[in-house]
Amino acid sequence: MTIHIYQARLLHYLTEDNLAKREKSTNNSDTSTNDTNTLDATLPVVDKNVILLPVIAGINVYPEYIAEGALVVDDVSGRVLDYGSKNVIMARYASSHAQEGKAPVEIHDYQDKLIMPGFIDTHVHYPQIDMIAAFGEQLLDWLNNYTFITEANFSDPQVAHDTSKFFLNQLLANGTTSALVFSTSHPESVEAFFEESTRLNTRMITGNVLMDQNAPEHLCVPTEQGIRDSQNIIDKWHERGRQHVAITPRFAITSTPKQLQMTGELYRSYNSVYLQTHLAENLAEIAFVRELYPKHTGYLDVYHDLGLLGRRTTLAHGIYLEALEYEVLRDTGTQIAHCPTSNLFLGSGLFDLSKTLRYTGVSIATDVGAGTSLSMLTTLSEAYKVQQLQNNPLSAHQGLYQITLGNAQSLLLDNKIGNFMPNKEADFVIIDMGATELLARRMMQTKSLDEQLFVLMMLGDDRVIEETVIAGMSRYKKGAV
Ligand SMILES: Nc1nc2[nH]cnc2c(=O)[nH]1
Repeated sequence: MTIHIYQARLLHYLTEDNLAKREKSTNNSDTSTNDTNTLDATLPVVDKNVILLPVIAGINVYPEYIAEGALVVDDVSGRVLDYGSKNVIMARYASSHAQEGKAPVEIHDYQDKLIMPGFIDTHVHYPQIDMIAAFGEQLLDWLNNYTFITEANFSDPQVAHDTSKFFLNQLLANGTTSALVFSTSHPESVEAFFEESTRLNTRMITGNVLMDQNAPEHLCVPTEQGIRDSQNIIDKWHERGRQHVAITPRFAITSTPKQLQMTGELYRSYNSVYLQTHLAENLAEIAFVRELYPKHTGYLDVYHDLGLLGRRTTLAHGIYLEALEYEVLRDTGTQIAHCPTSNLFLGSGLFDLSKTLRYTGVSIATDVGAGTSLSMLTTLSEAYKVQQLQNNPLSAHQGLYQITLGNAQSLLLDNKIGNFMPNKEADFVIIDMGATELLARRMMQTKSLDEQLFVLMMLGDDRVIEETVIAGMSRYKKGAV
């Protein structure tokens, strides 16, 4: 085993509970609770003046920033051993380096860079990387004219394999280390994705897309067969290494009531399998659902009635919801994934982030290929603009919390990933805040950490990602072939 010490600026988000554990283990000697805008602080600073809307109701979260920090990773377990101010960490680990019987220490000097937990994308379609940026349609025409045509190619395992590889490498190049992903209705597409994710050791969630109506014949799978495919995929892949399965009915339009009912039964027969689908993204979509399910009070009621809602369910979009629907989301613990670049690109509408967060957990997601970027930073910058149009500006701390710990909380993975608490899996991203000439120039004008983070959120994208580390192993380095 080698102990790796990454010296850098560190930023992550902690819950009250994390903080209490941290204070207990460090005896409060290495943490202060001032405000993070003291840029030259060498001590870790937990800023309790920053008010963040929590993804999980009642669990408050604070930023911790360490201007001269160090993150300690063990390369055998792939977990975080420790983090803190550089001086304390170096005294604690590097000085024992020469002692007999101690693990060797490797120091990685990134003192001019920012290290954050790996970004998490909670709604993205990997096959759609091949038709991202398709012109001119809104949701239903876009699905028929572009999406279904591309997804049909994934009956070929070679296409599925090559695309999985390309897509996962693109995620790493964007600093994304975990994701909740749509494959296609072909089990081969799921198999290829999990194989490639296992090779990279990324923590990923996916499943075969269930469709048995209102889609081209070659994409529809007979009702029982689709459910059997999901069952087989769960048996083979769920919680194998870092892989998880999500039962994945595409949306109410492309599943018969029988299929949704069987989906609900399958979901309820497990307690750790996820469920993902789409909800209330577009007005024509909602009208079509009403036609197909006239006996239900609305779109969400279809899923509720057929047993698809719950704490492990993530519904993408949820732009157009009635008052009672927000209450159902809250009462069932169902999570919403907000996908700003997609909502703008397809002209779907403006999602109300703070309102929805008052009822239930909201994660942030790219939704490629309706979304126009795999960068979670670009996604945040569009989320900021969507909220600005509703007079509700999104702070950089809120955004950066959401794409790390917040998205982990929404997916119930915050015991494994999302921040640098010791023993969590060491998925992290090394960020060059001055990666472009413009960023470097703009950063020179900043006077506070908040301002720097806001500039990063608005102007940052894959160009700021210097390196991405998965479970302690470097898996992407900018410029490396
Ligand atoms: N954005 C988006 N919405 C959907 N609703 C049903 N399928 C899709 C999809 O592939 N993308």
